[in-house]
Amino acid sequence: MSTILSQLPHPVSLRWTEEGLQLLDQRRLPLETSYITCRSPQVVRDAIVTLAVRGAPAIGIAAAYGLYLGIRHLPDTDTDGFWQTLQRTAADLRSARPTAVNLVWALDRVLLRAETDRNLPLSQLKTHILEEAQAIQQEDAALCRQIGENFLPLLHDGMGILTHCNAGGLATAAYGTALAPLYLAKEKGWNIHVYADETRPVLQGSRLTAYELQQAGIDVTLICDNMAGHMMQQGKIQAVIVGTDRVAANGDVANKIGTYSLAVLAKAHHIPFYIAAPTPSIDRNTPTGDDIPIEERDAAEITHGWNTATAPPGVNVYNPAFDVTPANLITAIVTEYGVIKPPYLEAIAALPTFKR
Ligand SMILES: CSC[C@@H](O)[C@@H](O)C(=O)COP(=O)(O)O
Repeated sequence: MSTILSQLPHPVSLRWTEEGLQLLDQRRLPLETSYITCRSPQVVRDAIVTLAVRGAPAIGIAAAYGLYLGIRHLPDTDTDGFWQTLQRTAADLRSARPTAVNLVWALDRVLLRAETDRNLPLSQLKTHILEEAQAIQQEDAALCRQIGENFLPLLHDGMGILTHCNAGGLATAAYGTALAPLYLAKEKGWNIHVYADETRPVLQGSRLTAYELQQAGIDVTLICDNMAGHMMQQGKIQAVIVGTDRVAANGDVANKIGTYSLAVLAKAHHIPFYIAAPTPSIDRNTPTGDDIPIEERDAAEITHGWNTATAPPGVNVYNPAFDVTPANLITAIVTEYGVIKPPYLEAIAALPTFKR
């Protein structure tokens, strides 16, 4: 697997410093580039809940560092206190958002490392916990790039690609998942035209995807979510590529609300519909999409986006943050190990075992 980490022009989503975990405050993009310094797991949790850091892989990486922040200043002599705090902090971080399985995957991986090194002195154990969080971050950048490479045979110069939400460098350690092939295509000199769905209600598509692609000099056109069908009918789109928060064992995929509608539209227009999925987003313990917990967010995201009232006071609102696309609408799922095609149950079961 490639480990080259290219410097993309947009600011990095997470960085570890001696002071603590610095998170790019994605709520302020594209107008302002500022970082939140997290010195405690509570601040990390709050950043996850309020979408300062978002995107399944980035949430997992942030939580892993959050776990370290919870124990780093504990006395090296209180073993019981250490283990109690570690478990309590993990439980607290785990509940920050329910849909992205990367969150529990990353926490479980750090806990497993701690358990494996249980007999070491606490000072050393703490260092190992930090190293595990750093490894998760570094591996994420490498596997995102590999996903991009694995996508390239499915794409060609000159095509139009529709994407939804933000599954780019901002949602990961680097490159992104759905956007990784676009960065690699650019490196090859291909001219790919990207259509970025605005992605109501929180506008990850316009605030983040359009921003990061524009920074990289990639040809991007912003459209409202309800324009996707029209663009397909006009023959502008030759493939849809989106990321995921969780892939069930049968290949059903949870992703940002609106993804399912795109898959139906793509099917109606005979356009391939691709999922970019790092294996930490694949949950073999969740049998089908029906078993994936779907986060419901505050009604104010819809009624008061950007502090302007856009609905009558007191109106009923329903705000699910994700939907599930059934496996039968998905042309292929591209992982760091390669491209998997239906039947997904068998293909997912046959993936190499990954740390969970
Ligand atoms: C590589 S990010 C994949 C998904 O997490 C992404 O597509 C998405 O839906 C993010 O939703 P968000 O609510 O912004 O965290």
